[in-house]
Amino acid sequence: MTFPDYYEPSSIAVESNNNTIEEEGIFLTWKDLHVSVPSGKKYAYGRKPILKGLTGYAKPAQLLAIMGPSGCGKSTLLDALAGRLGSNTKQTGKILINGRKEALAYGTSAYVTHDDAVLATLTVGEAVNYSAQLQFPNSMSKREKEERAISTITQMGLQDATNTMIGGCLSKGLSEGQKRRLSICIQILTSPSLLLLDEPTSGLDSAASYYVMTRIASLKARDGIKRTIVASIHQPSSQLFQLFQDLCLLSCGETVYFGPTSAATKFFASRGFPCPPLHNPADHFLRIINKDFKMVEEDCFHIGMKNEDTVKILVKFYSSCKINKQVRKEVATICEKEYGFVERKRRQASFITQCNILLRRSSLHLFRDVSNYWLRIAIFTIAAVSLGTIFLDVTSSDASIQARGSLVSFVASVLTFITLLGGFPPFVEQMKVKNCSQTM
Ligand SMILES: Nc1ncnc2c1ncn2[C@@H]1O[C@H](COP(=O)(O)OP(=O)(O)OP(=O)(O)O)[C@@H](O)[C@H]1O
Repeated sequence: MTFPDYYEPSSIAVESNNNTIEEEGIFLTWKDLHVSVPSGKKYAYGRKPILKGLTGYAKPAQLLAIMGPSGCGKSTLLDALAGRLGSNTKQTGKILINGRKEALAYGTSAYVTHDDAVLATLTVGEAVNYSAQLQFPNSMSKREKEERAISTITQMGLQDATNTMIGGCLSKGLSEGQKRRLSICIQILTSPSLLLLDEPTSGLDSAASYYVMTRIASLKARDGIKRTIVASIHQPSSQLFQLFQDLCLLSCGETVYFGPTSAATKFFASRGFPCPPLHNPADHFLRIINKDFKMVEEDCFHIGMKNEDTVKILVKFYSSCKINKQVRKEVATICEKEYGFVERKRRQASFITQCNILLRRSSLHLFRDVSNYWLRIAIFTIAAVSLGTIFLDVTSSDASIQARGSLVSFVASVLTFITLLGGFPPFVEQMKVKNCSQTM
């Protein structure tokens, strides 16, 4: 089977150099990546495959889009690339950074997860500012950190919401789209060389999606740093779609297409699925490769066959076509390249500064969390009345040592219970913030 000769992988010189990671950028490759999760007897070996032998790459100064129907494995692929797969998952295959199994220095990479875990009681300005103080080293002045926070907020178009409370389920604050942009702000603060984003445009309208993605795309090569950006995206407009240099199309964990975005339309057309004139190519691809829904006759007529069949045909076509071989060759070339730069450890705020900032942030959060206070006041009142009553009995002259012992154990257990009840929910919330918005 031949494939039009339009795909020319960029040549990568195999030579050693002494550039830094910022100048050189990060080459991320994955080869024959399989991910599975435990399942019932329906699947072989009792495991359900989520990703089935994916191979691809992400290069510096380029934006790679991961697209596919809901549940096709986009988030799982990003989790695998970020090394954040759940403990119940099993991964095989290679994921390499600059051709090696290498751990990146602090602040070199960041992952914007699907969930926006931010403290509801802080304002946008406070959230970004605290994050800046936590992430930047002590050698940077407070003013510089604040300036970086403000410029990042402006970059994501949140300047008018700087003093708005983020809000949560009890108090309305930012919209979902604004929260999404805030999560991105926090992650791009340190200018990471590798940026992974899980659905950065979810909750945004078409115009906001375009502006946010253009700003993310503009980070590719800014301030002399070549950044590698990988983003999963649901439904890009045709203009937004043009922003991506490379496209990874997945369906049920299999690669339907991986290669330059500009060549995707030709790929589909060459297998008999041309994009209708004046149609958004992204919509066309997603419609063809979505096999979740039973198709009505009208849909089948439009495409010419059932979606299950089109996916099978396209996956088979991709696996045997020239473009797949070129992708494998490109991965091999990247892995063979000699990367001369030495990974320098980036500095972050000292342990004492981090403790200080976290203490201040937690105190502010607890102080503003009204529900937490009311709950505590109610519990302390009930506890005080109960303890007072028991104490009254115990102090009478004929109270036994056993009764006094019972009082001591009761007081100890009540205090433990109150401490856990009051301290545990804010602790869990802050752990979530740490896990979801942590620079890798
Ligand atoms: N840890 C896990 N345990 C069990 N099933 C999982 C796990 N992780 C992912 N899955 C399953 O794998 C499939 C792919 O999930 P994933 O979140 O990667 O899809 P997605 O393409 O990101 O979907 P969406 O676009 O709706 O966010 C889903 O069916 C999901 O239920």
